[in-house]
Amino acid sequence: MKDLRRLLGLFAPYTRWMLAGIALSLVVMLANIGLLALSGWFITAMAAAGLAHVSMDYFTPAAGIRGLAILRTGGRYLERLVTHEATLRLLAHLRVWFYEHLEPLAPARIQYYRGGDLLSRIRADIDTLDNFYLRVLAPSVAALIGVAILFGFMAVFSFPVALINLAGLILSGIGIPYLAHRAGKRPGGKAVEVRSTLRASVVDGIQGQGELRVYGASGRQIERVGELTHALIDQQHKLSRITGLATAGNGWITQLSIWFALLIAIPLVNQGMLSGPDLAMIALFVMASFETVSGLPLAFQNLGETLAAARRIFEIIDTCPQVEDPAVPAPRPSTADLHCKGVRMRYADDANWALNGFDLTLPAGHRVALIGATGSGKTTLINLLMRFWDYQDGSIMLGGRELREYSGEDLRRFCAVVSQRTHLFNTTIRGNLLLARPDADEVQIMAAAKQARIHDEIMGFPAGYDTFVGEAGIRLSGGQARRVAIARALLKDAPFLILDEPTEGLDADAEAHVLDAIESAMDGRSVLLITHRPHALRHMDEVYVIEHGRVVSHGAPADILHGDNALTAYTRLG
Ligand SMILES: Nc1ncnc2c1ncn2[C@@H]1O[C@H](COP(=O)(O)OP(=O)(O)OP(=O)(O)O)[C@@H](O)[C@H]1O
Repeated sequence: MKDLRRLLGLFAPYTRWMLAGIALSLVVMLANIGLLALSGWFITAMAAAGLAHVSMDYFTPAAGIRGLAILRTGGRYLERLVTHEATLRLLAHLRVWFYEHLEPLAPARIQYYRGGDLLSRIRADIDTLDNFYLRVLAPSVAALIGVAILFGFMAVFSFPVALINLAGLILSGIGIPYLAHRAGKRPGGKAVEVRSTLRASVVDGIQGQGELRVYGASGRQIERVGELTHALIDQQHKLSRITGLATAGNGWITQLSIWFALLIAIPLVNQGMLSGPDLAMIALFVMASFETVSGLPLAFQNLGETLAAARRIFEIIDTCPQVEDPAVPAPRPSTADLHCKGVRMRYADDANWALNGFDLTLPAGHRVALIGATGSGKTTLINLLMRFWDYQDGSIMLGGRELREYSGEDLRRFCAVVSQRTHLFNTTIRGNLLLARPDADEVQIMAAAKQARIHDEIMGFPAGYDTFVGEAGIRLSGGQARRVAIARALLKDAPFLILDEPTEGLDADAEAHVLDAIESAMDGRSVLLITHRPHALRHMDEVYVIEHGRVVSHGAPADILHGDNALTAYTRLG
């Protein structure tokens, strides 16, 4: 019930659209029923008048029939238009709403969700939520109002028939859907679950195609996808069987209602309380009245799936961001000088300290390198500087203030980061560069690319800056992709440049190009470089050696590489 209320709250901005859609579907429904009932009455009345050789006014009912037919057709058109408009607006609103809530959670809170699972929530679950209006809410409200109107109308002719009709409608609109809902709850919930796992597996399989082939695991992956597909089909079979039984049950109830209505109404004709044409009209009216509740079985069945999808979406939305911004953030830092003192940080209460009494000083305009074995805590420092995670102890001062005093957004604007995993989007080189500064002009773009030593190679591509880089930059070499990322960081023109193993995974030649780009990029900026490569250290002012989250030595690059600690430093550098 709570989820249902929250869902309704989410849809509140579109109340007018939704009400207009419901009103129109009600009009169409009533026009349809009226058309059938009036036609039945008219044909019978005409036949009776003909047999009795009496004249009758056939203009009025004929005009009524035409009017209802036009209302039905025009209303149906408008109803489709309005309900689809409402649905599409809702869908767009829901996607943006979900993304806005998701963004502050990245990366700390969403690292435990699988990529495909998130994708599934964004796409499929939100699509399922939009069913809520079209398949659950609209038919239920229209049915409720429609049934009340029909009952009132029928009661004018015969109260017992109205009661019989009402009983049939309740059975068909609530009894059967309730049973179908109960029966569909488990398979409905399971179908959502399996569909999401299936999507996650397919996305995983596609992204890891290379590895699967190298390790000969494609067969196992295909088998897994096959098993999940069969599991999904099983649940869908169960749901279809329930739908089939519900439809059959409704057919039975409709026929029984007509039969009972006739049993009551025929004696009334004999007693002269009803006319022959009224009898025909009542029979057809009862039959047509079931249209009001025909959408309810599907509505109840969808309710299970919709609520399961809503719960999954709300589960993410209700997660608090790892790092909250201060109520009144300090203005953006003015100088890029960094002082870390006794910083302690761990990713979970029961995890080991990733940083454990970490100290570092980086005066503005200086270049500091951080080296250390894998897992020693280097990237963790960047996670803290970006305010993706918070530190539990110690102090990190940037531009003379504690990091916590700034808003995350301001800090991220102040720093440009190039990491070994920098993501290139599946668009052109220009599009990727503009991400850092959307208003950059051609001259600025080219200047950044030149400084990152990638301009000439870009101009060598047939489409130049309009070359599509492919998924995650797959059409560029590792070294080119890294230099495009450096150009992007340069375009951002941030005073603090953070480089996280920017040459990792590159061969000597590509590394030389990237180091050349980095050297040029460092000009006039504070730089924090994390690296395993001795070559990268030559332009640094100071090198810090980190071990188990704590600095064990620091000094000029030459001292670290050739002094007393040389052996340990080389070991750390691999
Ligand atoms: N997102 C995370 N969630 C939980 N634990 C993490 C996370 N990131 C890092 N850790 C843990 O924190 C410790 C430090 O990791 P970190 O990535 O900072 O090391 P690193 O020195 O950058 O390693 P590498 O050189 O391999 O990149 C490790 O024990 C690691 O398992």
